[in-house]
Amino acid sequence: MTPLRVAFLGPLGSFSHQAAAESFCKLSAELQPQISFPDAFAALQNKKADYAVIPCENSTNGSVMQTLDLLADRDGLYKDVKVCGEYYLTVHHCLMVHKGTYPGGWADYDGSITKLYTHPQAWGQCETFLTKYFKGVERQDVASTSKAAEIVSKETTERGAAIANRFAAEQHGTDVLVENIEDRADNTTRFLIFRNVLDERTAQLKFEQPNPPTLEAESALKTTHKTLITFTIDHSSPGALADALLIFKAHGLNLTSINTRPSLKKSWQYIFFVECGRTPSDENKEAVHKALNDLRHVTETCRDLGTWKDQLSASNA
Ligand SMILES: O=C(O)C(=O)C[C@]1(C(=O)O)C=C[C@@H](O)C=C1
Repeated sequence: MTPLRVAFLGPLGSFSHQAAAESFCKLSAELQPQISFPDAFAALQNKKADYAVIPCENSTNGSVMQTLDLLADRDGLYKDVKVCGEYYLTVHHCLMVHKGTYPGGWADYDGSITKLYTHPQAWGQCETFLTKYFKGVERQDVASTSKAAEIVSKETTERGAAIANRFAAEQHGTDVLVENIEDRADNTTRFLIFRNVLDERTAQLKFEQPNPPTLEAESALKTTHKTLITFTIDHSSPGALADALLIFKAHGLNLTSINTRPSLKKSWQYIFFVECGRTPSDENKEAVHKALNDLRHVTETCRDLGTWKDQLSASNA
């Protein structure tokens, strides 16, 4: 059998690369770095990849807006792409510079860095460190943390530094000045694993995180299955959102997160992203299907974005 093709945000050494490598470590997989999240989604929709591993939220800095916008799929580009799994990665950031810039390391640092590079999600995860040592220093958003490492590795004139994964330093040959600069030691990013629902080959595979994280508070829980649904409502109708949310309750679906993004059809109107969970049983096996049918009566648009095994509850089942 040819190896599974797994798309992720590159270049090599990104956190997405680490998440893809770890979540597919038990399977024969060819990892395919992509320039952007839309490229990874397009590869999946066009069946050039079997799976895509994409970050969706971080425990310190919240939701990844770029991913929500992809899931909103306002132009109908990714209609066959759905979630089939999730993966939790503990994220440790490093401050890194062009090789040989500070031979004595951080102890030798003289305050000469003039520009910082990283993925927009990383700033908010390292704010305490950055405020303490780099207040007022220019920040440049780049496509990924590993792209930031690549940029400083090639730099000749500027004194730039990247915030990136330790693996990016190895991959791109930069010097790590400081490790673990994240605000919180438990800084974790949740990745969603996507597949193309028309792809027969990936239909049977079930995702199990190799070393799932444990949460004491959840130890009593059995494995739940999570479902992601997006919908839009008539904003002029009082109670339209309440009516939609009551449907989840009526079918025993426990809401685990709600996000919104602008609809881009009309200002101040939104696309809602609702994640809900249920412990599968004989009584509730049709719950998602029934809830979707009911939602179609009270929403303007409504889309099922997939069901998968909740890895937090799986680790305690
Ligand atoms: O830039 C990377 O290395 C990524 O894989 C993206 C990403 C993200 O978008 O959340 C992944 C994990 C970290 O939270 C920071 C950046």
